[in-house]
Amino acid sequence: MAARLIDGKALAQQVRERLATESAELFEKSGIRPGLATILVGDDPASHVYVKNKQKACELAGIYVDDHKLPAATTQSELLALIEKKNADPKIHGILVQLPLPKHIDSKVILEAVSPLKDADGFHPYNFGRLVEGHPVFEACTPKGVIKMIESTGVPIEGKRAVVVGRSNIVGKPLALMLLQRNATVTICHSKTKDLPAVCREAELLLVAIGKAKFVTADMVREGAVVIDVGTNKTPEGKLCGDVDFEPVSRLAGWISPVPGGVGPMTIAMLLENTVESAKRTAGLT
Ligand SMILES: Nc1nc2c(c(=O)[nH]1)N[C@@H](CN(C=O)c1ccc(C(=O)N[C@@H](CCC(=O)O)C(=O)O)cc1)CN2
Ligand SMILES: [Mg+2]
Repeated sequence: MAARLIDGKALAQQVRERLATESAELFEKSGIRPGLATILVGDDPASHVYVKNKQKACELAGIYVDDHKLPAATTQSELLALIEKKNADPKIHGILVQLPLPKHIDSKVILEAVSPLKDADGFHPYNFGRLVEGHPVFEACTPKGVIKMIESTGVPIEGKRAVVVGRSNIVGKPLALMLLQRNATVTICHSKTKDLPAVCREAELLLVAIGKAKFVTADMVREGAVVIDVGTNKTPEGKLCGDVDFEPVSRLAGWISPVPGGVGPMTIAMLLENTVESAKRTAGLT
C-alpha cells in the first residue's frame, strides 16, 4: 500500500493560525507584541527568499519584524555590535541570524553572541546544552518541526527504533536528542557508518538529513516506516529534491514527507513558535 503523506505545508499553516491567535491574546493580556529581529548578511539569493518568507509569516501571525539587511562586506565586529543592540532591545524576543554567513565571519562566534534568552533558532550552545540535559528552552527549528511532523501521524515515538541519517549540529544531533527525550531508541548514521543501508532498514522512524539527493533508496527502508526527508537538494535540471528517493520509497513506507512542502515550511513555523513562546516568557505567562 502507498505511504500516507505528511503534509508539512498544511501542518505549518495550522501552527501559524494558532500562533496568530496566541499573539493576539498575549497582546490583549500584557500589551506585548512578539518581536523578531531578522539579520541577513550578503547577497545569497536563497537566503533572501527564506528571510522574506519568514518575515511574511511573522506579519500574518501578528509578530513584529525588525529587518536588518547588511552588505556582504560587513565586518564581524559590526555584526556583533548589531546583535548586542538587539539583545538589549525590549521589543525583540527572538533574533534570527540567517545562515550561511559570508566566509570572513565566524558563525560560531556570532551564534554565541545572540542572547540565549532570544535565541529563536535554538543554535546557542546554552540551548543545545539544555536539550542535552533534557530541559530544553529554545529548540532548533528544523528538528522541532520534524518531531511535530512525526507526532501528527499518531505513531508513538516512545519505544520506537529511530535512525537519524546525518549528524549536523543544527539538525541531526538535536533531532537525535529530541527523539531520545521522547524515549525512542536512537541511532545516528554518518559517512563512516558501516553498512548504513542495514542500519536504516531497522528504522521504524527514519529521519534523513544528509544533504545528498535521493540518498535513501527503497532497499534501505523498512516496510511501514515513518520517513521524514530534511534534504533540500537541486537536481542537475535545477529541480528541488530531497534526500529520499520519493516515488519508490513511498510504495514501501507507512508515512512519508515530501520535498518541497514537508520540513521546510515547518522550519519557518517553528521559528515563529519559538518567538511567541519567548514573548510569553518575557510577559511571565509560561
Ligand atoms: N538561521 C537559520 N539559517 C538557516 C536555517 C535555519 O533554520 N535558520 N535553515 C536553512 C534555510 N531555511 C531557513 O532558514 C529554510 C529552507 C527551506 C525552507 C522551505 O520552506 N523550503 C520549501 C521549498 C522552497 C523552494 O522552493 O526553494 C519547502 O521545502 O517546501 C524554509 C526554510 C539554512 N539556513
Ligand atoms: Mg533549516
